[in-house]
Amino acid sequence: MSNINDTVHRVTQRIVANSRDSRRRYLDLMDRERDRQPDRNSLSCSNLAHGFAAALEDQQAIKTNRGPNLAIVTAYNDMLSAHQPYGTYPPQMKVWAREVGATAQVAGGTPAMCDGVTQGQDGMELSLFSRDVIALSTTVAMSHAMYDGMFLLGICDKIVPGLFMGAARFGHLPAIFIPSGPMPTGIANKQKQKVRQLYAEGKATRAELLDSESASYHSPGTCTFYGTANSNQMMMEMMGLHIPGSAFVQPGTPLRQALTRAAVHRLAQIADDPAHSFARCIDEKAIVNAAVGLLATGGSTNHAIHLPAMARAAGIAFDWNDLAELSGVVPLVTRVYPNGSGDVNHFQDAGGMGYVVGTLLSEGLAHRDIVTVGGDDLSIYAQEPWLDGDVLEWRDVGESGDPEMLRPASDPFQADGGMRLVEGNLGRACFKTSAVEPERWTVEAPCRVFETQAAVADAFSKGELDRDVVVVVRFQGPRANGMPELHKLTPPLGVLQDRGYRVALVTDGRMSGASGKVPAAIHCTPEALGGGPLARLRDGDIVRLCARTGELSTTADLDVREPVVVTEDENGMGREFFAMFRANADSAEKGASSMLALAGL
Ligand SMILES: O=C(O)[C@H](O)[C@@H](O)[C@H](O)[C@H](O)COP(=O)(O)O
Ligand code: SF4
Repeated sequence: MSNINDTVHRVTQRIVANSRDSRRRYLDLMDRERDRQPDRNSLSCSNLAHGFAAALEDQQAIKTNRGPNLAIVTAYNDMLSAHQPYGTYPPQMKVWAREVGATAQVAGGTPAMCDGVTQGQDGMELSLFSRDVIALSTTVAMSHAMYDGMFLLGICDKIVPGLFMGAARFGHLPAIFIPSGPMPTGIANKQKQKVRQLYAEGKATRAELLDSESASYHSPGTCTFYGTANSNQMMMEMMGLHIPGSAFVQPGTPLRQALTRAAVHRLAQIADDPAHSFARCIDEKAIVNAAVGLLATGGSTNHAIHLPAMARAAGIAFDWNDLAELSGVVPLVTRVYPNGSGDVNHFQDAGGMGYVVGTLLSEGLAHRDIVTVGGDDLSIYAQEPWLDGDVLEWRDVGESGDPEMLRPASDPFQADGGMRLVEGNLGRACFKTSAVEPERWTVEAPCRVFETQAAVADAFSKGELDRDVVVVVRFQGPRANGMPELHKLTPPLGVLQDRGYRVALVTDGRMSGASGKVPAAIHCTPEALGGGPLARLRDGDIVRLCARTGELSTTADLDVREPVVVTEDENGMGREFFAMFRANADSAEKGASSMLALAGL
């Protein structure tokens, strides 16, 4: 008998009910794809010959359909430290596929944006929509009817959601996500933050700041703060889409190599197995498990946008009411920077995802009975991988190795999850409480209204914000300018907060998963462009946000005001090409996707 928590069960049942028609349509399509989908034997000789012309030593195996042919969809590039290790993966994966009578081919590549490089730059306005470009690129790669399964090589912010959304449309096949792991720990994240604030105050030079930053981000591997990229890895474990325990094993280690090899062998084993198709794995319970993991670990606010989009791609309706209700019963069991001082390497050493899965299952807060790539029970993810000589094994994780960072769900850091829904006459927004001191969960102050991050920085440098203030940055929504992250606001607002002022941010834009410290109501829906309530705010209006009561409101009478109209020059850095994404994007709560909207999903 399942010990599933009543609220988790009720929310899951509501999602199933809300998704009944769309999920049925999705699964019927996947069944038709399996029946209709031409496999290699039904391709014409010309089609097939083109498909293995360059397969070199695998030509005969593919030509004679000797075994499963596995697609590698890779988001490799040298720019993302997290994705740089993927450069050497495909040749190795082909060798490991041959070991088990299979073949592997790079089916295609997807782009991968580094939000760290584009943070605060024009390029950030392409970031959110790059997720859909990645989904489209995955679709292009898989549109060649040559494959019996998918390897998805991607880690960072928009890449895992994009790969997931694209692969979902080929859900009749099995799929395994393959991570590459976090870089070794550099300087402490809090030290990095301190130098940034000093620089914001003009008390550190650019050279000192660059030294500090490059001591934090210093080698191949995922950045070690718990932002969107590492939240992606957590979700893949909670959904059972990795080989168990793959998330946070460092690149270039024997264990990492063994886990990747195991992934290749496993996909060959489940290829063409309808019981382990990607569509079967990504059901309502798996989506709920991902949301539970997000709340329990204080994960990135970006997933309040990506998870609804990922769910829609699989025919599942998931919204902020679901997230908010789960947040009421899912405790915060980890404190990883920005929600604490340690990073993901410390988290892994303390017990990592094996510990998190185990404690959530023991309290009935996650669904055990889901189809995973590792097997049909999530409990196998409540272990950690290790090497016994050359042999890959899994073992129980035991107690938390650091109760300051990782605690049981029966004795958590916070009784409820790190994400709150706040709403009122300014719209609906997300408020991440796990990275904000509880005494700052309520802020009421006169607002100062801006249309760009740069204008905020300018006002800060002139001392115009040295008071209790709610900083409003509007016209940052998906249809306005692609809904960029406004993470560069964190240092100046952090300085104001450290000076003793009551400070908060309200925006229809996003923040980084690495943002923390300053109370923020983000993803405001409806957005300002087109007349959302933020467009009617004026400097000096009293704005109140409260994570406890779930309030986001102003005392100003907005109904008597005309909305401000702001048009931005969306040219340069290729933004003009993304006009079609902005024009049709639906709301942040639905995933901010024109691709899904126009596909009728
Ligand atoms: O959502 C995220 O996790 C962020 O987008 C992250 O991927 C981005 O790179 C941050 O900008 C890094 O933080 P810093 O900008 O503070 O280095
Ligand atoms: S975690 Fe962010 S900054 Fe680091 S490589 Fe990925 S996208 Fe870039």
